[in-house]
Amino acid sequence: MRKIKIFDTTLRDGEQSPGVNLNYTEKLEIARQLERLGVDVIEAGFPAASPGDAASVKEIASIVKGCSVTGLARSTQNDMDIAWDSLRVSDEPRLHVFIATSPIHRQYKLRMTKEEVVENAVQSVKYAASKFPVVQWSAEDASRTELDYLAFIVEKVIQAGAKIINIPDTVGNTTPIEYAGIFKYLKENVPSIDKVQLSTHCHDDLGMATANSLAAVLAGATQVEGTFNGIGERAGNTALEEVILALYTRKDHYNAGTDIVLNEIKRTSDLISRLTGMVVPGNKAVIGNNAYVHESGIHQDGVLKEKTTYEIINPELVGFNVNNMFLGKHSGRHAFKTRLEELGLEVTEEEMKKLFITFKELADKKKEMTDDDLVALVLEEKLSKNESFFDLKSIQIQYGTNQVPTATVTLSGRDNEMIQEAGTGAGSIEAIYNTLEKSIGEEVKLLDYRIQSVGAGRDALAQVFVKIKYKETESSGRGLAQDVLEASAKAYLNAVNRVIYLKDRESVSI
Ligand SMILES: CC(=O)SCCNC(=O)CCNC(=O)[C@H](O)C(C)(C)COP(=O)(O)OP(=O)(O)OC[C@H]1O[C@@H](n2cnc3c(N)ncnc32)[C@H](O)[C@@H]1OP(=O)(O)O
Ligand SMILES: CC(C)C(=O)C(=O)O
Ligand SMILES: [Mg+2]
Repeated sequence: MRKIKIFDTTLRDGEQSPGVNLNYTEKLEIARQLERLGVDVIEAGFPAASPGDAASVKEIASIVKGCSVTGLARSTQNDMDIAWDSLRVSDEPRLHVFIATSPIHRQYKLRMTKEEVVENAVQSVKYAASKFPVVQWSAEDASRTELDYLAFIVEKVIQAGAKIINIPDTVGNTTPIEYAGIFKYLKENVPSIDKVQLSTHCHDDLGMATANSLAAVLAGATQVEGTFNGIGERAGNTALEEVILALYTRKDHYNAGTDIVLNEIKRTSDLISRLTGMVVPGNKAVIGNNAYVHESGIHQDGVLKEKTTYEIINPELVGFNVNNMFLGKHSGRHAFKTRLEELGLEVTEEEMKKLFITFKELADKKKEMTDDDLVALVLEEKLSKNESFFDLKSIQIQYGTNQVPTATVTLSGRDNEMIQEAGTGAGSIEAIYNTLEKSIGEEVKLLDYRIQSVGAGRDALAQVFVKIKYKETESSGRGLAQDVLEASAKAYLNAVNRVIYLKDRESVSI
């Protein structure tokens, strides 16, 4: 069976999703989970895009050891130097350098001739190969490029030192037959093609990213690039969980497989959804909450008699319902700690003490604490701990039909001073946010607000995701609580605190 490498670009192309802005700690948390999942390559960011991106790529490259870490660069010496600075700490520094090859991109975006693009690509790969032991080269918009020209430039960059050749369908325009044809053409017309690995990178503009990626695998690609939950620029990238499960479920057809730890898939998807705020639809293949739910009588009857009548994937295989033991208010420290370890959640002794107190408080109100609750709780503690400037001490809301909703909040401020304010709004959330804005003393613009329950049941925890603009900076924040109003207040403060944290760090590094 051929081994197919999984190249995860959730932290680079995935982060290009409109509205997604992961901070440093969140990126590290995702990278650790991708390592646990067993991906072959993590594209950790685009170091030249910002000092923050460069720093997080560097941190990921130094921490992650179980797989390769790469970063993207344009074909410019400056981009590649910045990427080198971030990636050289890695065990095997690997650069991903790209330039567009299609007529549209050459003419309108790059304003370069065919020859100039070839020259630029060759020089950049040579320069990259003088520093990096592994260079991946991508022909952006390859699927709209003249085939003979694509074959010509691919041969040139292989001669210049590229070891992996990526053929992106940048705008999601291709079809499975056409895309497989491109790989077949390159195999037949590029003399040095056997010296390199071929990679696929698809976008989902016409809903065909998974189908196109799999077609490329059948035509000889040995690396598939994509993101978890299919997030990414515009309609997103290939959803890796779909490709991984297609290869696994239809080994007979593809005769190829991956080294992915399948039962980490659901947890990876949940983490990414939680941190990006991009909710996974119930009917999403492989990881949607309805993907293994049978609603109609005939289906239920079939499944009761024999699961495989309507289920081609065992949900436990990808990490659904693995644990049926719930923790509750009578659980002790040992059970709590053991469960966190089983869930792969690493916590320090100090974090453990705080978490156990919060766990008991919540378990008092909630009958059962599920794995989802525990993961949400730990992330909340880990991801917000450096960012607690404004801290919610208490909140009270008055709401009634035909009454103006009123909120009273008490916060501790940056210097631990107590701030108490009251305010009104058209609804309870607006009353809270108006009051918090008054307490903070500066304009905070709310750009987005989303609410989700963690797990099911009437007593499920509420998770709120907000996007705000504060001090001219866009930021997102999450809040977790038993009550939706408290979770809303926490999410808002978390987003504000993240801006303060960012500004403090900027002023220290200046
Ligand atoms: C298909 C993809 O996903 S590509 C990756 C997309 N990711 C990103 O863009 C990451 C975020 N981007 C950024 O932070 C910024 O765009 C930066 C830092 C990369 C560049 O910023 P700026 O220098 O201000 O340039 P800006 O983004 O306005 O324009 C891009 C420039 O790069 C050029 N360019 C685009 N691709 C390449 C390439 N592969 N190699 C060399 N130059 C390129 C464009 O032609 C344009 O050049 P011009 O200024 O001479 O017209
Ligand atoms: C930079 C390349 C690999 C890309 O993301 C694309 O072409 O979609
Ligand atoms: Mg892309």
